[in-house]
Amino acid sequence: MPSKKALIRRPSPRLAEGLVTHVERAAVDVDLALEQWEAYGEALRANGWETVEIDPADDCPDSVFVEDTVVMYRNVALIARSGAESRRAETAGVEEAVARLGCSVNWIWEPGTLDGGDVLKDGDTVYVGRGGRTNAAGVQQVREAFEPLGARVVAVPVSRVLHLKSAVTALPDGTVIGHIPKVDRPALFPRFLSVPEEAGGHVVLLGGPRLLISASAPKTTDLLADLGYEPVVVDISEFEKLEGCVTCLSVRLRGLYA
Ligand SMILES: NC(=O)NCCC[C@H](N)C(=O)O
Repeated sequence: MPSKKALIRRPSPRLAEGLVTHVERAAVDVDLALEQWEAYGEALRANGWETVEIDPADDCPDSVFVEDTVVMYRNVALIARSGAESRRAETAGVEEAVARLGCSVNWIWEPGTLDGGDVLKDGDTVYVGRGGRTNAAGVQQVREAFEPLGARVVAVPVSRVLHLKSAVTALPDGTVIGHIPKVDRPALFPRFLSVPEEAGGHVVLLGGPRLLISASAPKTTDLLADLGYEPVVVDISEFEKLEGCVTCLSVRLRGLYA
């Protein structure tokens, strides 16, 4: 049986010091963030995902945003090398965790930079955002790592938001969704559906018609329900103040056999 495991990482007590790039800094309530993180993990578990906690990295304010540290393709874990130097120490614990789970481990090397939030997979299509955190060498290294395994890597310019997945994600049928003002080149995607809110562009596929979505996208939630999906809503307001999205708080491992 393919695994349904999801990596998560407990927020650092220094969460409020996390990076902000495209938004104004707003005070983060760390206790509320912890409650929201617990509820996020519970939503994954309630939908059939076994959550695996990576050892916390208390000195790294952004360590809860585990999606940025590693990209999975089949059984290969590609360890990222963030374009933000302050985030690079996060990967050590992640590397240990994925190796323990039996993944093959590969790495983005200098001069490449890559944040996992810039990688959107739809089947064997791997979109890679070239933006503030991921450079051209990083994109090329994703090609080298995954194309021999059967992936088709599509490079996508990203200038309006932090990561590619801050702009777009994909529905189970491959339709890419995003809030148009935040998407550089919607025409790059074969099927694109515009959604009414920025946070509505972010969904995590939970299995079948179920989609994890932020409470800050109520109109998109209604739109997706009207299209026959089953939205599972979580409040992640404290992480959104730091430019986090529903995708960034977990990494799903689907290519492993357990
Ligand atoms: N994949 C994501 O959406 N990651 C969010 C990272 C937010 C963090 N404050 C950062 O700037 O790196």
